[in-house]
Amino acid sequence: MKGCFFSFEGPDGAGKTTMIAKLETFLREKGFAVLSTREPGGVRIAEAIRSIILNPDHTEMDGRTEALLYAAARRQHLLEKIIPAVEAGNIVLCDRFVDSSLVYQGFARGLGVDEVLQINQFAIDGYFPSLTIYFDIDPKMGLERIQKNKQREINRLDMESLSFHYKVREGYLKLAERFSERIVTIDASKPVDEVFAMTVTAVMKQIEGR
Ligand SMILES: Nc1ncnc2c1ncn2[C@@H]1O[C@H](COP(=O)(O)OP(=O)(O)OP(=O)(O)O)[C@@H](O)[C@H]1O
Ligand SMILES: Cc1cn([C@H]2C[C@H](O)[C@@H](COP(=O)(O)O)O2)c(=O)[nH]c1=O
Repeated sequence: MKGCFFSFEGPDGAGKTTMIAKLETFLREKGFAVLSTREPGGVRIAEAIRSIILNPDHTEMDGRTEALLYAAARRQHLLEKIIPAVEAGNIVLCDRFVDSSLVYQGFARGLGVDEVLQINQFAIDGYFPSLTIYFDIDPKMGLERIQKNKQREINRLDMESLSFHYKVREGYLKLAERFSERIVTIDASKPVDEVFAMTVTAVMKQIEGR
């Protein structure tokens, strides 16, 4: 049986990584084959692009350069890892995908959501996740969570102003309305167990309805 492809989105520190790890364990215990991965990255070339994009020293990077690099990393990741895993019957859980580009580069950087969607269509050729969970959180709370977690690297995007991060949230809320058939919004300010229970409900509904 063919697998499926789910993405997880939200402002920095919303809890995507935490939820994906818990979901992977939960789904494996239910007998599903699961592959967790992330963007930008997931494969060798895309991880190399990640280190260029997120390097805190690369302060001169142009917004369009940034958008093109994310899209290039996405194409390699999709072809090399995501599509083969779905074809092999895995449930693929991806930490960020195209919506991150639409929101961070298209909306918050001001490049235009439709313009960024266009360059990403070239990269993904219509291959969207069947379900996207958007973890909604006040960005200030997300950034505070990151600051508490001493193991987490501080990258170039984390160094953006608080107003940039608020634009990110505004962008996600608009996107969730625009793509309401694909994006499910979950209140990520709640305790871990509550957020996880809501995530499981949304994911199982999609898996059972395949
Ligand atoms: N619901 C929650 N309540 C309180 N703390 C949480 C919750 N979810 C995650 N955390 C903590 O917040 C921090 C950030 O979580 P996590 O790394 O999962 O977020 P993220 O969305 O993947 O962040 P980033 O986008 O920066 O990679 C971690 O220290 C994690 O333990
Ligand atoms: C895929 C993607 C990501 N970003 C931003 C979002 C985050 O600030 C970083 C990635 O860091 P994380 O700790 O792995 O979440 O990159 C973006 O701006 N555009 C994208 O397409």
